[in-house]
Amino acid sequence: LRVILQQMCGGLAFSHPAFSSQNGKVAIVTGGAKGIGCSTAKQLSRLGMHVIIAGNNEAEGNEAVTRIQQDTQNEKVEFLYCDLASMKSIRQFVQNFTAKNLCLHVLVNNAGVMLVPERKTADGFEEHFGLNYLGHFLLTNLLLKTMKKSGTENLNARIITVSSATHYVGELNFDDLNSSYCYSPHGAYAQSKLALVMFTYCLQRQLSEDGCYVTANAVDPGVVNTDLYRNVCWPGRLVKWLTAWLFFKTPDEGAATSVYASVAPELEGIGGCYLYSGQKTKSADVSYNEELQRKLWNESCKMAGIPDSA
Ligand SMILES: NC(=O)c1ccc[n+]([C@@H]2O[C@H](COP(=O)([O-])OP(=O)(O)OC[C@H]3O[C@@H](n4cnc5c(N)ncnc54)[C@H](O)[C@@H]3O)[C@@H](O)[C@H]2O)c1
Repeated sequence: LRVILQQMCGGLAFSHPAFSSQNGKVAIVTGGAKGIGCSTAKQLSRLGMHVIIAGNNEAEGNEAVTRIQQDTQNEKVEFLYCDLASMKSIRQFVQNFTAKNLCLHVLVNNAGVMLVPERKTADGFEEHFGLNYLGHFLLTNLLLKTMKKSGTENLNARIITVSSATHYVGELNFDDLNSSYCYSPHGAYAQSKLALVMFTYCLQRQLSEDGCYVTANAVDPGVVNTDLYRNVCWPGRLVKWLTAWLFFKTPDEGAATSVYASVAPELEGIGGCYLYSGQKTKSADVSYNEELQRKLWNESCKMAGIPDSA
């Protein structure tokens, strides 16, 4: 009944096809201890991948590891601390991961916060911008070297970045990326999700120009029943509580497009797409503006303290 009603309302519940074993591959899933990230980690683990959950809550992360190991009978699941709201922590995470001497075939930039009150990351950036976007910008750039070594002509390494339909109403405010003059939680979340799409396109162009065997795609999971909505106003939470069973996807359904982007054979070597319900979809017009993409990349390099490659 739920699936039929969802389809009548246009909310297509996408389920990816069965994939062959991915044994021997290594994946990192940020925010993989809960919600969509946990389901993504579980589904990749079920396919035989070695999955590293990157998160900022050790207890939750370890619980997720145990649960996933039991559910999937795959022992190669581990938690590694990474607070995406701290550049020091991100750098430490990359050092710890690199010390393991593993390849990296799949990076799922999934962690995020939504509608948080005005707050700053450890480095003084507005939290949506600093954590959702800039944290993943730095993490991806620091992991690129390993991913370039891991991808091959027939088996590209894949970067999957979780955006949201909210990006369609997002605006990049270059005069105030940190929303310090006028803070709107909705505006800040939408800006961070638009920035992630533009980052994906800019990164894909650079990877193609450099002839690297790494691809970058953005995904939209749809509307999914998770804790992400904890900061929504109480009437909104009440409506969600009453209707989620019908209109919201389950975390497993929400993870389907991330998993599809991570392993689907038909996406081999293909990057620069925005995927929704397993389909290539047009993102916001502004997201294709290469000049703005480059401007965002240049600013982000300065903010994250890394050399500019664009
Ligand atoms: N739920 C939805 O309807 C929906 C819709 C569109 C997009 N998304 C996106 O999906 C992604 C996953 O969200 P979710 O719905 O599973 O929410 P969730 O709140 O259940 O999970 C968010 C994850 O991010 C992690 N996280 C938060 N702050 C962190 C930090 N400082 N460092 C490291 N990890 C941190 C959390 O621990 C958690 O594991 C987010 O990027 C979100 O914007 C969700």
